[in-house]
Amino acid sequence: MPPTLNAPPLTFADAPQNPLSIRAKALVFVDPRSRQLRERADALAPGHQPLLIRGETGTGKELLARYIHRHSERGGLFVALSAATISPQWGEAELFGHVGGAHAGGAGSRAGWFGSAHGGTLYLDEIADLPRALQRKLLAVLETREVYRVGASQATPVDVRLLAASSIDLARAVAAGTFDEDLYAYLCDGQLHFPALRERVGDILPLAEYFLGIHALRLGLAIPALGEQAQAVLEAHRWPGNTRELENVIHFALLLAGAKEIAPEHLQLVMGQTG
Ligand SMILES: Nc1ncnc2c1ncn2[C@@H]1O[C@H](COP(=O)(O)OP(=O)(O)OP(=O)(O)O)[C@@H](O)[C@H]1O
Repeated sequence: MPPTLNAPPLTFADAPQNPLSIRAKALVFVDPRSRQLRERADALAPGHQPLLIRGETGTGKELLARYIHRHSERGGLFVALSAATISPQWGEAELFGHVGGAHAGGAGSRAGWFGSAHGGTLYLDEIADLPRALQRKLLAVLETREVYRVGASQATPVDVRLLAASSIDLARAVAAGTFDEDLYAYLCDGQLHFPALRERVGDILPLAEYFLGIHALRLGLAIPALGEQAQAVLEAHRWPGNTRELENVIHFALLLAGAKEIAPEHLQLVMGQTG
């Protein structure tokens, strides 16, 4: 018997109008651990406090951040960027903006990422990768709610909620001297931990069914059943790449199986593989 979702996925009401990928239209949260996470996200969403989302790569941190933004009633944009892409040389202008002629790097808009997220939410992925000097500046902006654009003599008020994400333990980064202690303390009050997929086994089959459904629809195929043996293989796998890996496995299985029931050989996973 294929598994059934015992709770409908949480859909994003405006999904058809917004530019989210097909993948980001719903949050499948069935396991008790992810339901708990959703309850905490629901409780924290309406506030303005910055939040720190911890979790391995591919667990769904950005999707959760989008969910929080949608439930925060903040009218501005959800702006997502990875701290790893911020250049040490031009990072300040990229993040906080610059006045005309002050910045020769050419990257980003004048308003900077903070300006783009004004009234909305800035999702900063892998915050531990932010250059050290910018960490302190980020803290100052969060505390004062104003930015000094590069080359500006006056501060500009900004209303941005920061949702930071990290796949590494920031306490260890602080201990190692690579992450600012005060910024860590500032972010610590609103922490959310996204458990790895192997720690919320109850989500695996509902997610697999969900991905089968959306990819079959996209490819114009009938949704194939997920065979019992395939279900067992999916539940036993360690999923080092978490939900992103599961989606890729299901997408590929669908291409291999076509309309046939999904069997273990379509998953191309080794039983008990530790990753
Ligand atoms: N609960 C879920 N329901 C539906 N889709 C999910 C869920 N969790 C994750 N996904 C999908 O899995 C993929 C990975 O999610 P996302 O990019 O949010 O992870 P992440 O933790 O931010 O990854 P990274 O750390 O690598 O940036 C996306 O395609 C996302 O839509």
